[in-house]
Amino acid sequence: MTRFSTLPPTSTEPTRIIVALDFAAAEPALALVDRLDPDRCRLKVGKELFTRLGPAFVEGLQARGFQVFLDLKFHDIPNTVAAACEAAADLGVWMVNVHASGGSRMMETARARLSRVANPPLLIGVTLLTSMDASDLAGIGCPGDPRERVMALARLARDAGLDGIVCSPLEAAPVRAALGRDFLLVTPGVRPAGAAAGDQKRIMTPAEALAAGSDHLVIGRPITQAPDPLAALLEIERSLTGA
Ligand SMILES: O=c1ccn([C@@H]2O[C@H](COP(=O)(O)O)[C@@H](O)[C@H]2O)c(=O)[nH]1
Repeated sequence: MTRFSTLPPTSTEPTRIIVALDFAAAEPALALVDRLDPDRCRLKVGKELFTRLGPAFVEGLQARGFQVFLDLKFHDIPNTVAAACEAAADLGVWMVNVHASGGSRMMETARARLSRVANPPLLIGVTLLTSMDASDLAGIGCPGDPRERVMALARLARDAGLDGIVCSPLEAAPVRAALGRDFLLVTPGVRPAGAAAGDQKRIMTPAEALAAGSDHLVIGRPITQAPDPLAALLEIERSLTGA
């Protein structure tokens, strides 16, 4: 069986890819994970897998050497979100997120709680879901340009002390220009040329996302639903390095 690590590295840099493990059960998720190299990619556990399998599954991934982005997008009153972030820290995850639209006080409270923890996870704020466009924004009573909304929420997250944001690659360049190199940009909404967009509305290819300034590319279905997920991942990696 080909494993990610058995192939020659195509870059001296670790890959920026975070594989979104959106599966309904442990078996198919682990069938993919067991072919991946923790030195070459990170993993994202979201609402589906976490709700089904809980912290033990995350611990199992970490025991295999993977850094885990716990993508539960906390959005609640400040005290509840801060406690949930502390629970994520206790689990030892690499990154955790909250909805920036939960507001400054919510984000500041989470930041403060994590600052009391040894080796806290990176804390990032979700700006505007990549599945939403201007008409979706208007539908929730917030007419306007998605890019402006992302920019406003990015500033709010930065001012609350967060380490970065989740946005679409379409906003990466302007956010990078406005907020600087040290603010992490984590971008889902990534589709190789010709891949189905599915429910994603604000998308770019992996190479475009990287060129626009994304630090980490979150990619799910183009890998997990591919006939050969490992081949799909390697092809995306090649498209990033030009190898
Ligand atoms: O704005 C957001 C925030 C999170 N996501 C998550 O990323 C992956 C993307 O999966 P694909 O299959 O590549 O579309 C998924 O787990 C989402 O929950 C996002 O897409 N957009």
